[in-house]
Amino acid sequence: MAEVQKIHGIHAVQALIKARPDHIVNAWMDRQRKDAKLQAIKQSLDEVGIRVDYVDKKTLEKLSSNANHQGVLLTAKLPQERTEEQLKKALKEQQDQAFYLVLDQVTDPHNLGACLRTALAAGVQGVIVPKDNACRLNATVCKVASGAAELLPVYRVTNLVRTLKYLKTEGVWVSGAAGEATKDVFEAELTGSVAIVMGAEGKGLRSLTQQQCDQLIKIPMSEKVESLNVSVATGIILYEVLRQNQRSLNS
Ligand SMILES: C[S@@+](CC[C@H](N)C(=O)[O-])C[C@H]1O[C@@H](n2cnc3c(N)ncnc32)[C@H](O)[C@@H]1O
Repeated sequence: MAEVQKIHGIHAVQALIKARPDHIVNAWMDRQRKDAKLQAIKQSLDEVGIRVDYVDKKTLEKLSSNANHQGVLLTAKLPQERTEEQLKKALKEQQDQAFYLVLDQVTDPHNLGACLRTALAAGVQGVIVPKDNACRLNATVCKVASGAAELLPVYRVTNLVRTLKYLKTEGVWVSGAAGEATKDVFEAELTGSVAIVMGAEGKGLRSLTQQQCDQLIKIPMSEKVESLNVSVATGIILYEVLRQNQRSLNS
């Protein structure tokens, strides 16, 4: 059977019904809970044709592996990753306002999930990952991303170097993050159409990836620390892009 994700809690369930109702497989609710928020969720599920199974609290706890379910639990098919062709189409529409995060072989699902969550918060339009040696969208990623994996397109590309070259031909300014870079992120040019490239947990940015970057940037650190976690470094750099561009997060 294809892997499914468990979604629980009022906010996450509402977001899923809104974003991907066709991916919902099962729905359970606590039969004792009659509050307005749960009734609204039941109505939304009725509208999209999903049957709700009412169960007692203990059963819901067991089904949700003792998560803080707030009276509702869904299972859903995982969000679909997008293709290189879809990326090209999206880029054409974004013109001079593209904002992408590229993860060069990030393998840890917790890191990928955390990067997606931060990227969505910072207004990134899509996350680009390579086909090989990189974590796929799985249930752990979706859980850590707290709804971001459902809303933020993840483009899986066959050849990252080719994609970076393509981004540049489309006028995107590509910046790679590397602790050993000489340019400080807070002094680097990060305005206009940008892609931020982050390296893998253990080996950092691959050299062929680095060669495609217009600039390499570092986050200043105390000498006592060797490197930051990739999701933390991602957050710092994406918010510097946001600060420099004064982008509206509602656009
Ligand atoms: C855990 S680090 C990788 C450490 C790896 N040993 C290396 O040499 O790059 C994962 C990624 O986070 C980003 N990163 C971590 N610390 C950074 C820093 N101080 N400045 C810029 N990027 C950083 C880089 O993209 C890096 O490839």
